[in-house]
Amino acid sequence: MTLMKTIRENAQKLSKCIVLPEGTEERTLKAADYILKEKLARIILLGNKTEIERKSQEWSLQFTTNARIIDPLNNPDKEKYAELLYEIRKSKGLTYEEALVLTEDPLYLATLLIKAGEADGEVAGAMNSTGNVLRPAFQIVKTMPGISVVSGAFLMILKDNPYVPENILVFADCAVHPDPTASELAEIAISTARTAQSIAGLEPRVAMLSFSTKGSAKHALCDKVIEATRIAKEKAPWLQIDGELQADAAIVESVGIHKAPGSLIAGKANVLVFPSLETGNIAYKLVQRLAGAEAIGPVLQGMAAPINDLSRGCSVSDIVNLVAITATQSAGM
Ligand SMILES: CC(C)(COP(=O)(O)OP(=O)(O)OC[C@H]1O[C@@H](n2cnc3c(N)ncnc32)[C@H](O)[C@@H]1OP(=O)(O)O)[C@@H](O)C(=O)NCCC(=O)NCCS
Ligand SMILES: CC(=O)OP(=O)(O)O
Repeated sequence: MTLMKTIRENAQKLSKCIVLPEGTEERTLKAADYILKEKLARIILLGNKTEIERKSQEWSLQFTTNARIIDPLNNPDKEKYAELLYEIRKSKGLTYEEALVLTEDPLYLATLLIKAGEADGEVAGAMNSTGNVLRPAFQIVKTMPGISVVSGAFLMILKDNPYVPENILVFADCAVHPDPTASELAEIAISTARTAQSIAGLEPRVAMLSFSTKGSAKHALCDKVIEATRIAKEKAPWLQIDGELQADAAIVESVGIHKAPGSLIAGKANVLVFPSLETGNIAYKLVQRLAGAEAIGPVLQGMAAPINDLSRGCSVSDIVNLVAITATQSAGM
């Protein structure tokens, strides 16, 4: 059975409630219809009810009637959510009047529904930028205990590829934190190993990527990766991790043996941790488009509740997959 089929089956059993704030967006509405038809999750759609009903009719969607619909602009419970938001953010200077206005923003309302216990998770980003999806999540839901930095991993499904014997690699950070410190990079590596284990079912072997392998180049950027590897080993002694490694040394056995003799990870890595968001985001998009990988994610790691962001280039099936992953994540929290 494929990984996504297993995840979808698990989601069916869990019957979690996922909020989709972009409720009137075409791919989102079509994904919601499929999710409800297959009973992968219960769904809350945010948006104008009449518009959702009209579009559902136009696209012959029969199951969106099973969704709970909340119109952020015409919400009888607006004050309740404004009060909640005000309590969470008043120490940051937010006034009740400002909170009232923010509850009309579907991305804020979605995270407030999670905080109020009415939804288990959220998937958004088909038409909003990552920054706009993440900001309310950071402000309202915040990070898990013990985690200071949220990051985004992609499950890269690569079939019949000699360098990917398990058919899957996990890449991070591809979505969130532009320029991590060594200590933040170590945290990202540990979170990504956990994602690889819990969502992809891998025994993680983590490569900390750089443009240098074991001192072949000398630069402050390589030193950061070396230091991050040291911190990750110290914080998570159970972790199979090595760095700094170039990408070929990480995944090609013959190159790994040559460039990093004695390394238990070189040539065998299944988790690739990139030194910056620039490198991670560019790499995942190139592997997706040029190598034909199925890129599932970004799966956000380190958030106190599962909130996942889509690429604006996503398909209906990408949304369905991410909702199933979100439901699975919420079961582990
Ligand atoms: C995520 C992002 C929006 C945060 O930027 P920002 O709003 O300027 O962040 P701020 O520094 O103002 O912080 C806002 C809040 O988020 C928190 N925060 C910011 N980045 C965080 C992270 N990576 N992990 C956890 N919390 C974070 C801050 O602590 C702050 O919390 P507070 O208001 O309770 O004190 C920004 O880092 C970003 O745009 N990243 C790139 C996303 C992107 O475009 N990715 C590529 C496509 S997927
Ligand atoms: C994850 C990502 O890169 O998202 P987008 O393509 O929407 O910027």
